Amino acid sequence: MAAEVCHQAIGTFQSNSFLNNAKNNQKFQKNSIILTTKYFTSCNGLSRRASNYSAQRKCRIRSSASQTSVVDPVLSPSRSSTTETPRKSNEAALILIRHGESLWNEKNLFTGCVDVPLSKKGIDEAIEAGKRISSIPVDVIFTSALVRAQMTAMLAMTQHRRRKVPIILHNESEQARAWSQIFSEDTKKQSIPVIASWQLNERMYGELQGLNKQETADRYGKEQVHEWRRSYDIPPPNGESLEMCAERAVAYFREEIEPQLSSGKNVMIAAHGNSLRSIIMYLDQLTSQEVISLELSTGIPMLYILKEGKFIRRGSPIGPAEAGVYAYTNNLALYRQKLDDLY
Ligand SMILES: O=C(O)[C@H](O)COP(=O)(O)O
Repeated sequence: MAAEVCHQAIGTFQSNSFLNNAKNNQKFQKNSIILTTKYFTSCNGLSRRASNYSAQRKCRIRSSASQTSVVDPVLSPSRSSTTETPRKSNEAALILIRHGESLWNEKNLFTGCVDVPLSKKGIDEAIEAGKRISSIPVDVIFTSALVRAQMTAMLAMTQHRRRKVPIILHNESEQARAWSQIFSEDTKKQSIPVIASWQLNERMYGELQGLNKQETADRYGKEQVHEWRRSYDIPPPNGESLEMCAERAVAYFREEIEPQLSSGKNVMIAAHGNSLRSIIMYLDQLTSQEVISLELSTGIPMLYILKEGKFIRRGSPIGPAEAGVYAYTNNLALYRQKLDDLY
């Protein structure tokens, strides 16, 4: 039921026309700040393992990829929404962003499912992340139900050169859906649906939530706390292990997000250290041993391309004009070229 609602809602936002007033928009300021990701350096050289997930995933992708046609409005500038012919796509971009620093990250407190907003530094990180992905297409955004992930997605999108408006869908009740309707087709076309789901929430940290990480290590020992924080299957007291978190986050990814990618939609996911670690474990086919050393920095976007049924890790775009990321696929290069011509 929830899945159906999501898909219907995305459908109503499907944009098939090009920005008419693009020339009126401001020129994008090029970002020259260089950041690094802990993950993309720490994972180099990891061995890969075929997993059940992977085999099942490939079957799903193969069966759905051939069925759906997608139109990228930016790549189809001359077509109007009524005359546009859907174009097949077997490629899509996936951006993952861990939220920017929260006020509890700043205080070094276990946060888990406590709904804490971004710190000032986190706000800056989200804006910087937005600059780095500002030339990568985004058709639909998935976030957790927690405000730090939602703030990150929204702030990042303020930097996007396409200038569509991200809009949170409210499907929690019939009334919420009815009261948040948009009555202009043009306005819908300039919008990006944002789907918030608890399944992408941070792992529930149990009785550690609100405790100081350093004080907890001093009290229970560094090894014990490291085990709670990084082991795959050992949960913190009355909380979720990474494995438990993966059960809901990866299931959600496979059921709700992967079909969007397989149909050619470009997706951004703004979520959390552990929900994203579990999704990356799935995408990169990491073992439960390998995932222990997987660390994600706050506010660093990571790009994957889904192509011919396979997820290809592209690293973290350094800036909107970075050649490597765009050179990788024609679609990304064309999209950026089109933005360059327009703005
Ligand atoms: O929930 C938290 O405290 C953090 O967002 C993630 O914490 P971790 O690095 O201890 O998993």
